[in-house]
Amino acid sequence: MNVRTLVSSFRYALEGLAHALATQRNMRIHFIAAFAVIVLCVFVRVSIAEIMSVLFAISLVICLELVNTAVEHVVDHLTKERHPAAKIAKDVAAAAVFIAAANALVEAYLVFYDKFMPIHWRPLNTLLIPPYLGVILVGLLCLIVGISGYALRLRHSKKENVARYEK
Ligand SMILES: Nc1ncnc2c1ncn2[C@@H]1O[C@H](COP(=O)(O)OP(=O)(O)OP(=O)(O)O)[C@@H](O)[C@H]1O
Repeated sequence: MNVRTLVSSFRYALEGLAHALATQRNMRIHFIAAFAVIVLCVFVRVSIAEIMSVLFAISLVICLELVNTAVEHVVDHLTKERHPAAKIAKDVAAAAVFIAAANALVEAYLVFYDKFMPIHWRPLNTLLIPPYLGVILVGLLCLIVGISGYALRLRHSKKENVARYEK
């Protein structure tokens, strides 16, 4: 690979990023949030490890939003009609972004909690584990239980549909 093709592929990648930023509202939200968090990291005392985890979370969200945009374009190119497979492809790609964004929120909370919360106002201090971990773990448990319940309902309704179809 010569330098020219290397520069071209870099340019195409930047074009892809610029396209996603220009056309996707969610990508603009991610960019504004990333900008704000990075500015915060400049003014608040954060460790290298904390900065690394923040940057990783930001990269993950932006990468998955790019993949989601690509999936949307491919699906729209393949079919203009409504199709269950098209719906699944788009919804699953959107779910990937959702998980990464939720992870970024949790990381931001973990990194900045101690920096902003006054020591005398920590309502969860009575828990046996550190309060910030308590909130995260309880939140994650609720999320896992909620999504599992929803998936079970979905499976059940799909089986019912198949059974009705086979009658
Ligand atoms: N061809 C299709 N067949 C069936 N369902 C579809 C189809 N296209 C979109 N959908 C459903 O509509 C939802 C919204 O799709 P749309 O293409 O508007 O993307 P979007 O989620 O609004 O993305 P963005 O806002 O980032 O452009 C999808 O998540 C999917 O559930």
